[in-house]
Amino acid sequence: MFVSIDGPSGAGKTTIVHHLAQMLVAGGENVHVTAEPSKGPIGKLCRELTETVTGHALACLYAADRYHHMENEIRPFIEEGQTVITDRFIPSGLVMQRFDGIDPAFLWQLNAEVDRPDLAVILEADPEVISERLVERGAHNRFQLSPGSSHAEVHFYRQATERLIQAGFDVMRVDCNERPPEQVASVIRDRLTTFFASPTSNP
Ligand SMILES: Nc1ncnc2c1ncn2[C@@H]1O[C@H](COP(=O)(O)OP(=O)(O)OP(=O)(O)O)[C@@H](O)[C@H]1O
Ligand SMILES: Cc1cn([C@H]2C[C@H](O)[C@@H](COP(=O)(O)O)O2)c(=O)[nH]c1=O
Repeated sequence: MFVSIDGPSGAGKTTIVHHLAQMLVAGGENVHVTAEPSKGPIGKLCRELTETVTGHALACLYAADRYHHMENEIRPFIEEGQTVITDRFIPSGLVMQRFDGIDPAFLWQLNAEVDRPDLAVILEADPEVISERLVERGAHNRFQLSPGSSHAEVHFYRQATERLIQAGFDVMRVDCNERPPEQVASVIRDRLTTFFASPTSNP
């Protein structure tokens, strides 16, 4: 089982991944939590270079990290029978580099050969809600510093989500405006429980 969690900065990805993993482990699942940029060599480069490298070069670097992450970490853990949860995956790749003006069609092509998650969760929240959370928590990157970035990101996510649905991804959109993180995680856990119960996920 492979689950990705994406959504605009401040929607709560890292918080939800933490709660969801705890709930699944408590329910007896073997869970491997990961994130992008990954901890691999290309992911390390991504972290070092995101503030200074822009545009197509950064988009290609993140896509390279995703392919390397998939081949060297995600697939092996899935093959071991673990549930892999990643904090950011393809949807982030379709969204973040749009801040540098990259064409969504180019981003789509770059990610075209990446394995699809069994469930792509998109956390949704209003721009005003997430920008307040970011002010309280503090910005993590240059994308969050420009005025109106939350509005732009929410817009990019809506477009990316529509594209993923159109391409046949199993997308779960979760409203994170009012719900506390534990409740958001339990809504996702309930959806995953239906996967675990299906005969194909327990051969
Ligand atoms: N459902 C929620 N309700 C209220 N506050 C939340 C919720 N989810 C997360 N938060 C808070 O919002 C802030 C941002 O959460 P978090 O860092 O998990 O977001 P993120 O989407 O991973 O952000 P980034 O993309 O910047 O890494 C944190 O202070 C967190 O405690
Ligand atoms: C997967 C992905 C990530 N990024 C950037 C966005 C942030 O600067 C970091 C992630 O750190 P966070 O603590 O999760 O916010 O990576 C990107 O630009 N493109 C991507 O595809």
